[in-house]
Amino acid sequence: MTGTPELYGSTLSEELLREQLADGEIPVAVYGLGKMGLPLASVYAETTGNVTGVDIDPTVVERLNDGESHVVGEPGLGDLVADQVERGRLGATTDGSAAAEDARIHVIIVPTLLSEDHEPDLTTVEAVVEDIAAGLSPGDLVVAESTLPPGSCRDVLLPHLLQESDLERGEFGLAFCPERTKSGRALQDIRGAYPKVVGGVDAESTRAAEIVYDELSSNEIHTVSDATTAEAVKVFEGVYRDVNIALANELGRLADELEISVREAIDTANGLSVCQLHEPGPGVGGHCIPYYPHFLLSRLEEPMPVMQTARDLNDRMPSVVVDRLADELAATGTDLVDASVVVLGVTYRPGVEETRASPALGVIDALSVAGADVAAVDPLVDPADYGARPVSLEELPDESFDGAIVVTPHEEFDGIPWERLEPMVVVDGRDALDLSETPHRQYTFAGSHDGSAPTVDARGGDLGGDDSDGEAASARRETGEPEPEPSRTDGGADV
Ligand SMILES: NC(=O)C1=CN([C@@H]2O[C@H](COP(=O)(O)OP(=O)(O)OC[C@H]3O[C@@H](n4cnc5c(N)ncnc54)[C@H](O)[C@@H]3O)[C@@H](O)[C@H]2O)C=CC1
Ligand SMILES: CC(=O)N[C@@H]1[C@@H](OP(=O)(O)OP(=O)(O)OC[C@H]2O[C@@H](n3ccc(=O)[nH]c3=O)[C@H](O)[C@@H]2O)O[C@H](C(=O)O)[C@@H](O)[C@@H]1O
Repeated sequence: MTGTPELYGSTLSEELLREQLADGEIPVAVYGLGKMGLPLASVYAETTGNVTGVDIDPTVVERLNDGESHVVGEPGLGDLVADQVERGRLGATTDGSAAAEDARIHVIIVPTLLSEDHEPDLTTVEAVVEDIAAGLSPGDLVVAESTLPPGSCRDVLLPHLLQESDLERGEFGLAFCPERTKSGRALQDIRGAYPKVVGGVDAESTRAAEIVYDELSSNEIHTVSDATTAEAVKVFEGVYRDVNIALANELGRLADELEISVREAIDTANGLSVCQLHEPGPGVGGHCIPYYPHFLLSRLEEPMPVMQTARDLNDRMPSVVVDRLADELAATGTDLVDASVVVLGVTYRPGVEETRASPALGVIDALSVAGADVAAVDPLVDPADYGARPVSLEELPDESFDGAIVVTPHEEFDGIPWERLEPMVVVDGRDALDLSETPHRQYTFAGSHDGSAPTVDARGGDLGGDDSDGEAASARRETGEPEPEPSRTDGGADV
């Protein structure tokens, strides 16, 4: 906005720019008021006192203007929003181009999606870029916080901004400053739990963004050579986690054959000097880690078999735990096709109301395909929306199940009175339970941190079945012999 102090290309001293920023003289627009956008807009507001949030969802905008946070599970966010709105430091609109007209700093924090065939879909980011271009003025700074495929600022956002505004290169700034936040701790993460990575499409963009984030964050600002490097940092972190978890999962699958707890081995190796293996589990979910490898895989010519294999392996983990359940049920004389099974936890992480790519969805699907009767419990979402019969925590003791699979150990599950539940086979994907003093047969994927091998037999050891099937299943796992249909749900693929 002309008439307010510019940031990009300003000849003012850094000290003066910081003062102007803190005094609210430099208006900010934050595009996208979702789970991360609202906390980010609020922290921008508490720092600068002059923020307009933009969202296409009128309810989100209305609630913000009423001083309410529509985002739950973020400690302190409700109070911060109420305070900033009441003091006139934060407001919202659905009119992106009007907000762009007024703003000097434009922050993009809308999602980058993947198409059905795993191609990154920048449509939402591009829609925001169009709004920004409509109001872009010389001296403005555009900041992208949405995770983007490396090269997006340089090859997509910048050309768009140039084409759709009447500005030339060098008249406005564009920097990538990735959001590194975990749901449930958004405010503390944004305020400076980690160094903030900043990389501009030119040196002046980097300088301007560094000043902004140095005001916003209490942590160090780590500038990198350019925007593409900053984009790569964020994607590489996610890819590292995906590949690392895939390796942990592959090692976890060795627990039966080696007759050890792989978790104990991993913990011990990690306690030495050079190893940082992640935690095995029933799969990798959420709207971040499972998506980021595709930001590289589908766009670059260089083959990336490690990343692809890791992705495939993690995607198949829900079937792996269902196969384990089939084997353990067989040990008690029950076929999965005749079994009733309850899935514990539908969201991808405990305490976080998000189900995108949750391993629970794959588990529910694999169980249904195998013919089992599937129920699920989740304190945050309705399992009926995900193809499972909903059961409440309170109802659990009144129900009778042949099996259970722990996918996401919500805190609320700590109160399950296992000793009151009918004896069943429990496959614990997360080492969240100790059922050794209960009548249940427990199989902990990859073994327990305390060193127990995967299968711990029920108290008394007898669930009323003949264990010969179970012994046969264990022998099959040891020899690699294929398992009989229909219990195998991963298509027989050896992942
Ligand atoms: N949620 C997380 O834990 C993290 C998210 N990120 C990144 O942050 C970005 C945003 O994530 P979330 O806030 O979780 O997404 P979200 O899905 O919770 O919210 C997105 C918001 O953008 C709004 N929106 C959509 N199109 C719009 C448009 N054209 N103009 C204005 N608003 C629009 C939606 O109505 C919604 O309120 C993503 O790129 C993600 O990769 C990064 C780190 C962590
Ligand atoms: C290191 C870290 O905590 N990264 C965050 C991560 O958030 P996200 O919510 O996706 O959580 P996550 O802890 O990586 O978990 C993703 C998935 O992977 C699974 N998981 C995770 C770690 C592990 O050792 N084993 C494992 O199986 C989880 O159960 C979950 O299904 O990804 C976010 C992102 O990249 O946008 C990032 O901002 C966050 O900082």
